[in-house]
Amino acid sequence: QRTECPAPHDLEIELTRSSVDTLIRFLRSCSRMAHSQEKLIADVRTMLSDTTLVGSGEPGTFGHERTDHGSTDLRGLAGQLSHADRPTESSGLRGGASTKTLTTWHASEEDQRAAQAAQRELIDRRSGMGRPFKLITAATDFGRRIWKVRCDDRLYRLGLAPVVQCTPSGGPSGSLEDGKAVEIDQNGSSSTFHPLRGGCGRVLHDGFLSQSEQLHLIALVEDSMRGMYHQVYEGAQTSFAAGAASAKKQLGSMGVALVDEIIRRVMDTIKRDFGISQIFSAGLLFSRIWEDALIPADGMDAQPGHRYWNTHVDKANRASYDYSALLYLNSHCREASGTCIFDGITQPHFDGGLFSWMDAASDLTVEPRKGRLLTFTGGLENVHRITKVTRGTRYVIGMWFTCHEELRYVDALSAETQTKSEFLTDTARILQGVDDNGRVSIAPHPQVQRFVEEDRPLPVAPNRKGTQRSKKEGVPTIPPRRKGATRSHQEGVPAVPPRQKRQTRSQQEDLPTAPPRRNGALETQQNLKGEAEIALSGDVSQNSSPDYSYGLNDDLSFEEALNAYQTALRKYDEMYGLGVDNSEADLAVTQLHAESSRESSSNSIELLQISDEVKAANDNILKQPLSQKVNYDGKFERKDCGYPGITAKECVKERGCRWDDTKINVPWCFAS
Ligand SMILES: O=C(O)CCC(=O)C(=O)O
Ligand SMILES: [Fe+2]
Repeated sequence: QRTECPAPHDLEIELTRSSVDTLIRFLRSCSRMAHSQEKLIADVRTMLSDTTLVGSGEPGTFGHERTDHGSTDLRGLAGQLSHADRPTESSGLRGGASTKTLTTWHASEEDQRAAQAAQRELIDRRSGMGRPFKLITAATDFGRRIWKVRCDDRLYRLGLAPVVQCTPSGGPSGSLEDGKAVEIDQNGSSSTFHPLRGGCGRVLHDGFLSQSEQLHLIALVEDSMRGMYHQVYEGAQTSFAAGAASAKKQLGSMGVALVDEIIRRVMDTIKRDFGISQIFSAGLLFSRIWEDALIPADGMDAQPGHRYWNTHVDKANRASYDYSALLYLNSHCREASGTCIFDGITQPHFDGGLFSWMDAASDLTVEPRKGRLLTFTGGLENVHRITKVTRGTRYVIGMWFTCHEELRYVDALSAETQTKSEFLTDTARILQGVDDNGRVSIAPHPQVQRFVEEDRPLPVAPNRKGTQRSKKEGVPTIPPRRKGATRSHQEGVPAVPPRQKRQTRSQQEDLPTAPPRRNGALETQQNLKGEAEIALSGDVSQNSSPDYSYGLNDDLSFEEALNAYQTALRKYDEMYGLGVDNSEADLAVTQLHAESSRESSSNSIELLQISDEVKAANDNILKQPLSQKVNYDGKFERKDCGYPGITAKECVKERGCRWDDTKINVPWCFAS
């Protein structure tokens, strides 16, 4: 029953008029289509990475530099880019650290090291094969289950001072043993209101989403990930930082409203369960994991060495993560049961992908189900992992919350507040022909497109020596990354691995090289299927040797990085004759979570009822097609001048309107 992926133009039209289940059908059938541009992207990448282009003496190509492309433009460009979800400038940097040298996720390198060391030591102790586990498949009659666990307060003591009535602490869990979770019996009435007040723990809620919300969220995840590259390294995960201000473009106004509503509800739930008065949103990540058989040809290792099943502690990797929430959009199903529908379109099952908290003596393993919410404190008491997805597609929304207003998630909108790695990666992506929505498959960079339209070969330099040398010397590779995509927040792994100290080569020679392509997915698949089988027969272990790739090295200064790219950009423009289209760079962007300020004034905790009325009201908002996207401030709104399917010629010649099909979710034929 799989639908065919329509042509890009038809898809855009479908998206504005289809019902949500049709929408999911289309989106899912198109989700692996980015490889259609593979050749083009590979060529551009090679061109950009070939160091022999620089100063190669080809007259007229790089012979002179234009001077009208100052740093302002580049910063404007950088401003369009999203950043990964990292602490903001106001995150309490110590010791006079500036954004220039900000390379850690914690307030100082010292804290970062301490956090990583604690995580590493814990993973060492808790990993290994054959750990017993208890599998939780159902909530109780109360629709939820609650476990207390003794806080490990080492991470909560780092950085900013603990916030009373929020930062998890010993609380009433004083009698608990280390690393041993105890389920709360909800028949005992005293525990039903703020069962975990002050302490650490975990809560499972079922029925958190209505059917309509669940469908819309799957559609939203798929829609936001269109044209994205896929993280592939022994498994394929696509992540989208939906909390970034720039992500609003992908989400659309409906999507933003839906996500806001979900975050608000999750926050209320955490406040109630943990008995806290105030928390702030610290990040939001959509995640889609495919079984290996679905891995498309354009997958690449964009977060070097990152495996989505690595054991980790959320707060060890992001100082701001005091509370974590995972909201599952579809359900696990054991293949062996013979009842699974892995290719279901709107309600697809998956196998593998079980979630586990790893306690001292055993794992507490949860089966993800659609509408199931897990919340837990972010510290070392909640070290966790998931198993590899062996069948189907798994969708989850991760949300993180902080007790510190200073650490709340604020989109970094300027180059100054991006880390170098992020800046480099994003800029490389832009240069490689990704439009300002980051959709490679739909609209390559107009300058690159020209070569395609005119059927001219891309100017790829013949000499590949540079690429080879780079590989040999271990110079990192930088794949394109789209706006909103993030590097892993699970680990302190920089998106770009530590760079070699620059030698006497020119800056341009340090430009990134194309990432190596992975093959051998098949082999991995069989391997991991075997492992998954083991998992289901009593062992959810996956990593016999835990992988530590936490790095702090990032030794190119920000200014150096900026200069290198500025130069590259100039060369690029020189070559293609056009500047990068910056026209929407200054879009006024408002914060996604403006409601949090409202939050701060309210100190009361109300018993949350996710009533059917609330869900129904929310469903009503969602009645409109998902993709009728509205510009944030109306400034760049295009007045539709055509009809679905109008051609460029009709539009311009017959209607006298303007045509621009390089942007999506806006009319291509429009009057300005
Ligand atoms: O996908 C999951 O169930 C867990 C993801 C997770 O632990 C994380 O993103 O921090
Ligand atoms: Fe996590």
